[in-house]
Amino acid sequence: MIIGVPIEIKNNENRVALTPGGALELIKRGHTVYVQDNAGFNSGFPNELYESVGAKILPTIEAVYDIAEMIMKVKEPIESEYKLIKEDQLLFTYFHFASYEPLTKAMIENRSVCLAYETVEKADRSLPLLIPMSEVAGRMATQQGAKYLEKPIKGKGVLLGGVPGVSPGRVLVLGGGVVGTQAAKMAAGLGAQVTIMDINLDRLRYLNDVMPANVVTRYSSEVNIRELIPIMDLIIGAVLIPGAKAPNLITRDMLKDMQKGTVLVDVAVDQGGCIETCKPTTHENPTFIIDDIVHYCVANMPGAVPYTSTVALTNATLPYAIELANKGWKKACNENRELELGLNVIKGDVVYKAVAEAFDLPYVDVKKHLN
Ligand SMILES: NC(=O)C1=CN([C@@H]2O[C@H](COP(=O)(O)OP(=O)(O)OC[C@H]3O[C@@H](n4cnc5c(N)ncnc54)[C@H](O)[C@@H]3O)[C@@H](O)[C@H]2O)C=CC1
Ligand SMILES: CC(=O)C(=O)O
Ligand SMILES: [Mg+2]
Repeated sequence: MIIGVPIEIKNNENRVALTPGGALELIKRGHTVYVQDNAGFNSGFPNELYESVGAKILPTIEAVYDIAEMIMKVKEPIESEYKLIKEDQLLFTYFHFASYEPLTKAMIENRSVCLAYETVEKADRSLPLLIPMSEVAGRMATQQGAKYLEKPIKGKGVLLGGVPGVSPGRVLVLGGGVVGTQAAKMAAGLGAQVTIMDINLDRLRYLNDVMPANVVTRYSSEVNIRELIPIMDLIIGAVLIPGAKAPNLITRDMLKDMQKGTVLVDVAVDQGGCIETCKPTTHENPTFIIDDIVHYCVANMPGAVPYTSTVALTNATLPYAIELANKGWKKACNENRELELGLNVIKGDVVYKAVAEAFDLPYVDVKKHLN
């Protein structure tokens, strides 16, 4: 198969979809890998490293889209890329369709095959291609939250760990999955008082067992959220309903119950956010303030630490990319249910229910395209 790796053009997106090591594994299996000029540079992988394993460098993004049967990307295509995508081309990347209708409509219109990293799902319901970036974003959420609590950047002026004689900061984590667990671990490590909320009691039981004593668990409900927000310094949004728009757990009216300078980090922003007042921001302008509450809503947090993130992402995507390249998407998805669940849009049909429901679009059973 011919595989194309374009440069990421979203704001401050420094990751690339494939390391030179990943390219080598595909090339060894008889595939051809084209990489756009300098696509890996910001992740620490210059062109020469790709060339040394047999990948070919192409000068422009147009050339990559033009030649490739499978495009491997990190972030969803942005508007300037829509016109480059061809009918029947396989796109293997994050899409987060339910949060952005124009992207969904564009991918329906261009009749491509969209296999979304974030909905590839194992039998145990885990999301193997989301996990590594959630691990990064969860750890970063606490780091960013701690930074924006500083007064010069309009935060409350609280040091999360406190000092002897002064209470530590308080952190509320909404959602105890991968992002939430990593965020809580980092906050607990700094010495903060942490509360994790989830609606999955088994998950809360597990977290209760493994977390240190400065982390407590609470069932996630409106009443419990309203009770806790007035005393929190940092609130981290980390809920997910796979493929769907995130539920709004923090509503606009709740902001008035928070203390001035409280920091909200909505990691779930890429699925539409779980804080009503959040809208996507960029690494260039990561925060905005509403009612004296600091909002951080960067939709590609791992893009700021590309050395770590690119390697972690390729580690997870490579086995699936090899399967897709070896068998073609149809056979690979027929034989591997995990990959089948990644299919969101195929040749004009929405085949992922939560995406169809998000925009009231017709849902088509994926089997129509697999048999
Ligand atoms: N902004 C960014 O750069 C990044 C964003 N993300 C996003 O972070 C979000 C979380 O991802 P993961 O932790 O991997 O998901 P996950 O599936 O591991 O965890 C989500 C948790 O939310 C819980 N949940 C669902 N409804 C809830 C509710 N009403 N109240 C409390 N908890 C609830 C689930 O039970 C689950 O434990 C996703 O939207 C993901 O796309 C991930 C990586 C980077
Ligand atoms: C998961 C995701 O949205 C990201 O890594 O940017
Ligand atoms: Mg994202």
